[in-house]
Amino acid sequence: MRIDVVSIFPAYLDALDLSLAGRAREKGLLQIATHDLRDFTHDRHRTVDDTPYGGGAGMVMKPEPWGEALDTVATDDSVVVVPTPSGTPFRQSLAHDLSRERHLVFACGRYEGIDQRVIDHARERWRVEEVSLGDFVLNGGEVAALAVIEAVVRLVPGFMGNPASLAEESHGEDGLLEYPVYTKPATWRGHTVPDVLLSGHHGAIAAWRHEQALQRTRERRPDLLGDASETSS
Ligand SMILES: NCc1ccc(-c2ccccc2)nc1
Repeated sequence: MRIDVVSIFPAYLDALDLSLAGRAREKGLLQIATHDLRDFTHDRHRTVDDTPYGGGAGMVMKPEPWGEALDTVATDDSVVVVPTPSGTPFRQSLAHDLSRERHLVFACGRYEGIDQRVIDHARERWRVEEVSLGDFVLNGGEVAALAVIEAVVRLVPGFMGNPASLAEESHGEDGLLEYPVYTKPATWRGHTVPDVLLSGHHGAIAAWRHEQALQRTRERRPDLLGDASETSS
């Protein structure tokens, strides 16, 4: 298996040299490489973020550097793993699934997240897994990536000294997932920003964001919506 991690803090992943992954690398079962997202910028300040369309606090990660980074690092059979608070809950079943893949690319976001079009565009080209490790928000995806990598690498066939030890293994604001975020440019690789976010109508923007958060939560975390939604309709 090969793992590539893209981050504005690649040194965060140095911990992998010390951990289980370090041993897998020695045994030749695993190649791991980290990449600095700023290496895929072209301005003097190596800018990776900008203000959110539609307003709101914080900054959003620009699409262009991510587009170039994934173009460079991912190949046809890659799985792109995006740690995010609005992802589907990361379960051991997914760890097992990913441990059988040839190539994982971790996209570690920071700030308020990555421009939604990066994810949308990636889904047109690769399998994408947006994963949450639980209902808490970190300052970025790196720590979560370390956790997911650890959960996956330890399941790689031939990695654990005693495979038998694997056999006995056991298991936002209005309480909704976050809405999709966007920043400049207004059109990127044919992907546009929802008009409402460009309208300046704050009421309509707030309503749209709430609806998006509701729709996303219904799709990914019905458990967050209380009993009504859990019964199959
Ligand atoms: N569920 C764990 C988790 C994963 C990722 C993030 C995160 C925070 C800020 C920016 C990008 C990702 N936070 C928590």
